[in-house]
Amino acid sequence: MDNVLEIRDLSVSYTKLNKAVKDVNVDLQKNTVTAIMGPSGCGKSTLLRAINRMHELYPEILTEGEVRLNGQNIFEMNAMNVRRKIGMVFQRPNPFLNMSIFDNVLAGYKLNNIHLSKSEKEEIVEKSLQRVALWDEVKDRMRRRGTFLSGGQQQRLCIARTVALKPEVILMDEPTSALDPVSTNKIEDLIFELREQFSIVIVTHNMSQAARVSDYSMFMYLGELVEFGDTKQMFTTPKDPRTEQYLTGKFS
Ligand SMILES: Nc1ncnc2c1ncn2[C@@H]1O[C@H](COP(=O)(O)OP(=O)(O)OP(=O)(O)O)[C@@H](O)[C@H]1O
Repeated sequence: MDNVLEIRDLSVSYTKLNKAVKDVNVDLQKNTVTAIMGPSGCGKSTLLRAINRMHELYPEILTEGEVRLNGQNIFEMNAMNVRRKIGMVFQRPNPFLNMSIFDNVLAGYKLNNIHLSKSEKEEIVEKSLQRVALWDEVKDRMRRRGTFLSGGQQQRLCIARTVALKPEVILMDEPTSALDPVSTNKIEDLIFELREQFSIVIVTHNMSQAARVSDYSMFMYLGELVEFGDTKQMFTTPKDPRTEQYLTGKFS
């Protein structure tokens, strides 16, 4: 197996008394989509944020254990480097509204102080926008701000901004929950295609979305990883009674 992420005994605590994520152990393979499911407050977003060291911005949050990216412990790597290699797409599209579409795609390079020539910039912008199927819609308006874009287009622009940095892993925290059904379909198709090049971890509340886009699923409950496995298998024959209860709508 070619693992891109190996998570070992990972725990995250917001307070001394309680762990929001408890001793999670899981291996994620390259070029797969993994869905993280579970009821509200079970630790899905906390786990996702720990995978790109976002909690470090808040010293009171304690993270224990290891996350290995291609064998290397991310907590021993340069944090900026980790966030370049493990990109994040958020629930609400968050393009920089004061920047042009062109500059939005390149924002990660600017943030990382990476200098690019004019032709490199043009190539990265075009390729990234093509990768998210937005190029044709915006190619004549690259120097305009992204404010005229629809919510779905803005989310694809945010994915282009992540893809532009050529990450190994893309983390997505409910990337379609603020979008209409048509835009949601487009993002789901995109997730399916992006797995050829990247490994994707997506938090979703929507079980049918998990079934549509993911190869593997994780079911979390009260901070624990209750079950991990092939998505089809988990949906048809879940191993743990709690997974079955969740999938059959007994609690949400
Ligand atoms: N910044 C924070 N400070 C204190 N507690 C927090 C913080 N963020 C989350 N929590 C708590 O940690 C637990 C896990 O929250 P988390 O947001 O990771 O769950 P989730 O499964 O993503 O929930 P949802 O599906 O509602 O987004 C919850 O009990 C939540 O109240």
